[in-house]
Amino acid sequence: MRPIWLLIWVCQQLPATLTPVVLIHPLPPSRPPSFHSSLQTTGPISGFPTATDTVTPRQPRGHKERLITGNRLTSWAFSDAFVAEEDALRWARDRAREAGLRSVSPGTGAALRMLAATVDAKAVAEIGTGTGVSGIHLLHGMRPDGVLTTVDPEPEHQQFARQAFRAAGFASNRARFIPGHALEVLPRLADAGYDLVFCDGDRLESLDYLAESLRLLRPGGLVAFEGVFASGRTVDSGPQPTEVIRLRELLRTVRESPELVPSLLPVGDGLLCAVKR
Ligand SMILES: C[S@@+](CC[C@H](N)C(=O)[O-])C[C@H]1O[C@@H](n2cnc3c(N)ncnc32)[C@H](O)[C@@H]1O
Repeated sequence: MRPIWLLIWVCQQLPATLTPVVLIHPLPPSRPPSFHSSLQTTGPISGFPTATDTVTPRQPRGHKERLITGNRLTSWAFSDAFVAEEDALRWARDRAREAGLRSVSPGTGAALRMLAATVDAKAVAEIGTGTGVSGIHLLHGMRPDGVLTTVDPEPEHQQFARQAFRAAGFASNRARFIPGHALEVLPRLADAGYDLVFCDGDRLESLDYLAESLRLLRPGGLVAFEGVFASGRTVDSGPQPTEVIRLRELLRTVRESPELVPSLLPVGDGLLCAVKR
């Protein structure tokens, strides 16, 4: 039995009062739950901490909070296990782990697959090929004649992705690998030529990716950004690195753009999606 199913099964067998005690264990309790304080801020965008925010002093976690946290973790794990991943995906994940790369979570992959199918994607552009985990999910959701154009400056990553796509059963003409940095490659791609743009490259460049995506997408096309929670740092009121500041700017810009219909999906490390009107 896979560990996730074992975890879910074990939780189901436990009395409800014990479940949160078991599930609270994996949470790093090093910071106070600043999310609640950040929701009350009056910064330029509600829900985001500002430099002047004060953080509520650390409170001992109550039973109810533990229960909610426990349920959330179980639900998240359940969502990750909901769509089974094939051998080729596991192989690509293993290559990513060895190379020290993040790859999209199974839940995020399933969401990407579903989004590609929703827009009946024939042409998808991906920034950040990695070892091909997100690419396989996108290809599964696209039309059978759809082509994924994927950009990455690391030829070794793209080589793994090429092997993974082949192992997943996709013909070589289903993917176009372009080596290079996104901001050098994207300007060469056709205006309004894409149904979906998936951004998972350099987070410092997120706003530039958004501008390029708006140019690349047809009306009704969809842009998605992986990792916008930045492991919880996006809503943490403590000092944050530039990449987190950039992600907050991205979230604000997408939310306020009259050109976009956004949704922030709580899968994996946060998948920011928006449809271009
Ligand atoms: C997190 S990994 C992508 C994982 C991949 N989407 C997946 O789920 O398998 C980020 C990738 O972005 C690439 N990258 C870094 N800077 C980039 C840039 N400026 N343009 C395009 N890709 C970039 C890295 O080489 C790396 O392969």
